[in-house]
Amino acid sequence: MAIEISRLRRQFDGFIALDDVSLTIGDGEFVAVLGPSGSGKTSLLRILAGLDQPDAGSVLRDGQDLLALDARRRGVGLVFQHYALFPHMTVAQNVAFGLRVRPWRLRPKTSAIKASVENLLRKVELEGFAHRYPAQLSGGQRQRVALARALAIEPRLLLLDEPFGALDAQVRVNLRGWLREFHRSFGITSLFVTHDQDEALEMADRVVLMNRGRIEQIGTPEQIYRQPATPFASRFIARGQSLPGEVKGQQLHLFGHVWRIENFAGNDAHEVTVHVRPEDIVLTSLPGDGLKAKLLNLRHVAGTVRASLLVESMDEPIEAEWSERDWARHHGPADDVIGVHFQALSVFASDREGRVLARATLHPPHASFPVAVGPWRRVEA
Ligand SMILES: Nc1ncnc2c1ncn2[C@@H]1O[C@H](COP(=O)(O)OP(=O)(O)OP(=O)(O)O)[C@@H](O)[C@H]1O
Repeated sequence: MAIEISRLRRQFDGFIALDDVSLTIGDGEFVAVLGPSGSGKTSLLRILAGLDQPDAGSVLRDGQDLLALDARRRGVGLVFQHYALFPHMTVAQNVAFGLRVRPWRLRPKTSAIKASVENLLRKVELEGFAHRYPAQLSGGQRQRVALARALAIEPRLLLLDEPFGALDAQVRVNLRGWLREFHRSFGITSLFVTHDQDEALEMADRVVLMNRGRIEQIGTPEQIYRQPATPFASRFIARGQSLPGEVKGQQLHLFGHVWRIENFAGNDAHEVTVHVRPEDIVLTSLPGDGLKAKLLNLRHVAGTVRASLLVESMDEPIEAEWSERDWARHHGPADDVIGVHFQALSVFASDREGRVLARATLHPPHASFPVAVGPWRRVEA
């Protein structure tokens, strides 16, 4: 158990930036801290780095109090969004910086520093760039230098704050795969802050989803995507769309349609929020199979088809997304009424303050619709 963060709280002028945040990071784990702007991601990172202190809570590393250590003694490597490279230093001098500023007794010999810099530049695939200045590098190359510089001190913990934030989309995507591989080969415990869902889900072993200073959910990308713990998690991770429903006894009612739902919060009557993701609205063939849905707006975007649909008996349109291939297989260009069914539905019962009291993710089989009481598989309460 490498790092144990317990009940961290940080307040700025009455504003709570971190509210009771607890989290354990395993040795060698790659954890993404994901959340919208202002959710507290950087506040958490700054505390771990020693750039700020919490008002309450503790951080232990292998049982040792990390907060009691001065920032320079924490063995933490930092990479920020804006390349904090020294513009007047070459790439090699930037990478060597952390070693050169060590106290005399701890400073490696010049030859050892040189060997270490060469080794690091090889690791970040920038051999041959040692004598360039930051201004002579691309954004992606600068971030790799920043990573090499952070690694030079052989950190026990690597903290990355939106390291690809300032880069264009294609470079970001390339660096994602690269950093993931890099982590796999070196295995340094890493915390990676991002507001980009794809980035977090693609790269991390586990994702910590934050909202308004609190942790909404911690889980593997698969868990967070498949079984969102809160309506916020469903919306933020997978564009879950909220529909009002009701659970009565063992039935989920949604716009006049009914499914079976067992053991949901004791099966008393509950108003619930039902979430459906665009990619879980699956095309079926009419007539007879699926719900009828009127196409309001169809867009073809880079290999996918996106549509606003008015599903029968619903009063608000919802968004759906299919591959071009699925669309072509099921429907012609002139169809304006199509058949769909829901492949997964997340059901939440919450109290007045929005706290989730019960949740379930339903995976209905591909079945005719409406189903009186369908044989839905209940995945989780
Ligand atoms: N030094 C400070 N003084 C006052 N308020 C602060 C300070 N630092 C952070 N905050 C506030 O705390 C909240 C959380 O900020 P934080 O930087 O942790 O968010 P974030 O999730 O990293 O956001 P972003 O993705 O925009 O960087 C914000 O509302 C911010 O305005």
